[in-house]
Amino acid sequence: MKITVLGTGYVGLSTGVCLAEIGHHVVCIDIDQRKIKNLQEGISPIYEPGLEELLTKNIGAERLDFTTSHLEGLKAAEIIIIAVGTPQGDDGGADLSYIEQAARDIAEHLNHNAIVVIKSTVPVGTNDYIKKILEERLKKDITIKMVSNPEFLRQGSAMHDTIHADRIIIGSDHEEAAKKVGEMYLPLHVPILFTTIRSAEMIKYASNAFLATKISYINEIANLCEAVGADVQDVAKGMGKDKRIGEAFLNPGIGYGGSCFPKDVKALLKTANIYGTNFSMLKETIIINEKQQHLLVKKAINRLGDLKGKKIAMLGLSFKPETDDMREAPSIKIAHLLSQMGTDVVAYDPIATNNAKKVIGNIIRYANSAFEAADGADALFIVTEWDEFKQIDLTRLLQKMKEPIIFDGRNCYGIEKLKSCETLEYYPIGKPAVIIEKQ
Ligand SMILES: NC(=O)C1=CN([C@@H]2O[C@H](COP(=O)(O)OP(=O)(O)OC[C@H]3O[C@@H](n4cnc5c(N)ncnc54)[C@H](O)[C@@H]3O)[C@@H](O)[C@H]2O)C=CC1
Ligand SMILES: O=C(O)[C@H]1O[C@H](OP(=O)(O)OP(=O)(O)OC[C@H]2O[C@@H](n3ccc(=O)[nH]c3=O)[C@H](O)[C@@H]2O)[C@H](O)[C@@H](O)[C@@H]1O
Repeated sequence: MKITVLGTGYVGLSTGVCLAEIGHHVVCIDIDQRKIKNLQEGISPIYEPGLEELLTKNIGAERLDFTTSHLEGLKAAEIIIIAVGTPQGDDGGADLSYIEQAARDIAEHLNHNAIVVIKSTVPVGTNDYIKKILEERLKKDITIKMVSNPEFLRQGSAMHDTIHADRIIIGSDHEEAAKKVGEMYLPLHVPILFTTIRSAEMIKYASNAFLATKISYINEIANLCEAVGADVQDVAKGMGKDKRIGEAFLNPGIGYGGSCFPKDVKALLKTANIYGTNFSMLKETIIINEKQQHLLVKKAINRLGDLKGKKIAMLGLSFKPETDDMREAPSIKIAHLLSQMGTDVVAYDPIATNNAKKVIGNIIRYANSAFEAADGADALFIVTEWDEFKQIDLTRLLQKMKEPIIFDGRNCYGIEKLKSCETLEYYPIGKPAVIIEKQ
């Protein structure tokens, strides 16, 4: 099939590359000239494991092309997939300005009938609204059919999640259009659920808000475990063995971040407000998450007192491992809290430092390795659970520090690794502290 994707961000690019990989002819359009120039040369603008390899392979096979021209990119499209951003607007709801513009771009340049698929995460009713924008502007005699096809990939495993998705949701009022989009995905052998457009739009928000709530729930359980002397990892394991609960997304930590959970929970709450249903549970999900992002700083103050003039090494900046994305990363809040207190913060991240510099700026310092960050530190915060930190030589790291104190926001270490250290104070989330004193 001939497919055009609008937007080459995490979702648009991953989708375009994977659809080319399963044999379709894909053109990706973006308004960002630098991104497109790099992509044409096989250079990915984002860090995503396995992406660049498939990118180069499919460009080479002449199944994947990139352009900034909507006219050129839409020329042959049977299916047009919109995957532009829907960031949080000033009122907490989704900002639809990019998707509105994408619709105007399609209407202006489309010269034949096509199926328009909205893959961006959009509030209920947006497909109808975008259809209206399109129909008001399309050239005479040109018709489009709308399909809602939300995306569920995670950053850091975007390729894997696209190719091995748990399910594909196709919402449409046109049986024929839904069938065609279903056929597009057929080579993936992923179960497909056909629904109405509004149900498809809701499935996306309901899923993200549920997962975010699951995280806030386990974080509250973790805080309670600390208070009563239980171990949240054992508790989560025990809970997760019940198939009705499931083991996934029960990792406690310093709160969820990223480009989606924070904004999608707020957007769903906004929808609930508009329609007059009081979804107060979501308000708690948000409050718990904000509180959790303060946790490491709170624990450090409890242990070290005033943090003014103290040096804290911060390991990890991205909102999760295997991505360079800094959007809503807990590290941002932590960096600001510490810098407001006059703490000297030196941070290290294997991949995200350049992006972090743009977001956090020079209120903190940046190191080229975990060991450099730890040098002379009064305490160490683990903010992102990169493998590099899990595998690190802890003894050597602690030797660099002024005090061997770790506040681990992601529970990276098992007792065996901790026991191998000569001297250590280790404060995990939702588990008893581990203190090893020098003999
Ligand atoms: N990032 C993620 O892991 C996931 C994101 N989503 C949703 O997918 C959508 C896209 O998210 P991301 O890929 O993260 O966004 P992004 O911000 O990384 O990329 C969006 C891209 O669209 C381009 N763009 C904007 N207007 C355009 C236009 N008129 N024509 C062509 N290109 C245009 C931008 O230049 C940018 O490159 C959002 O609605 C998001 O909520 C859904 C699932 C996962
Ligand atoms: O709509 C989206 O954008 C995507 O949002 C999330 O994907 P993503 O944000 O890439 O990453 P996750 O792995 O879900 O992690 C999100 C945040 O939750 C945190 N998290 C996750 C899992 C967990 O058990 N505990 C926990 O604190 C992570 O550290 C991270 O900060 C969803 O998992 C995807 O299904 C969805 O498509």
